[in-house]
Amino acid sequence: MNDALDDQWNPTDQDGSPHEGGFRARFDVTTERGGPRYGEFNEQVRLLMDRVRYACPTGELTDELIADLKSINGKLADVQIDEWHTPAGTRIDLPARGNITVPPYDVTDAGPDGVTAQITFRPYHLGGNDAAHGGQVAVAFDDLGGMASALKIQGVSRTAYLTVNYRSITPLRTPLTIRTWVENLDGRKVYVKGTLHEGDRLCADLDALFIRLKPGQP
Ligand SMILES: CCCCCCCCCCCCCC(=O)SCCNC(=O)CCNC(=O)[C@H](O)C(C)(C)COP(=O)(O)OP(=O)(O)OC[C@H]1O[C@@H](n2cnc3c(N)ncnc32)[C@H](O)[C@@H]1OP(=O)(O)O
Repeated sequence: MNDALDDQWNPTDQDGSPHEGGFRARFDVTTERGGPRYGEFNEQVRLLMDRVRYACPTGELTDELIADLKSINGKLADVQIDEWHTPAGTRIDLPARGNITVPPYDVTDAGPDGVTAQITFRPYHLGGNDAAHGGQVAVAFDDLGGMASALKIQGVSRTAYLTVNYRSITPLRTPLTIRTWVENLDGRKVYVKGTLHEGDRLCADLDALFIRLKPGQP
């Protein structure tokens, strides 16, 4: 990534909060940033990606879409902020905390014993033949495995390995149940398991290791 882009994506944090591990000690979750319609905005972005994934525009329409998207990107360029204050990732009232890069999930139960969520892979998560991309399943497991780890250790950890076994097809556009929990703790090592089901059918399972970060560790 070039320096200009790096500045754009990772501006200096706003209030100089100390860091715990590579993360800020104060992580301000919110239900307000981005305004009351931020969830609707997220949904429109997801719908855009769905539509783009399956679109075959004419050359003329592509020209028109580029102009429209340049206009939208111009508006968003004026409101860039550091990662700790974006609604994307901190809006705990929205699917996947408002993070549009993560397949949208709604947490139904979360605590030290694990996390349960309903997740729906969108059309833009297509891998092939109407099934979810394996990497997108791994993204979901990483995020919710990280959440199970955080809730268990009440601290910050990073993924050391993440093994996904794809047991059967993961459908798109279908509410699925995803569960993650800490199976074992060994010092800084947090062993996490997970499952992804459509009804009773196991789509995938997870075997992961998260490592608790030391103070100041990047
Ligand atoms: C609403 C708000 C809720 C908030 C929820 C937030 C959820 C957000 C969720 C987002 C989630 C997103 C999450 C993400 O996406 S995190 C992003 C993806 N992960 C990374 O980028 C991590 C990159 N790697 C590292 O930084 C380091 O390697 C780490 C930190 C992992 C360990 O380096 P460190 O120098 O610190 O530790 P160590 O090397 O002394 O090792 C320590 C121990 O671990 C054992 N070991 C290490 N690696 C492996 C391995 N591969 N297999 C087996 N064992 C391994 C090692 O043998 C040793 O064991 P022992 O000798 O002690 O027995």
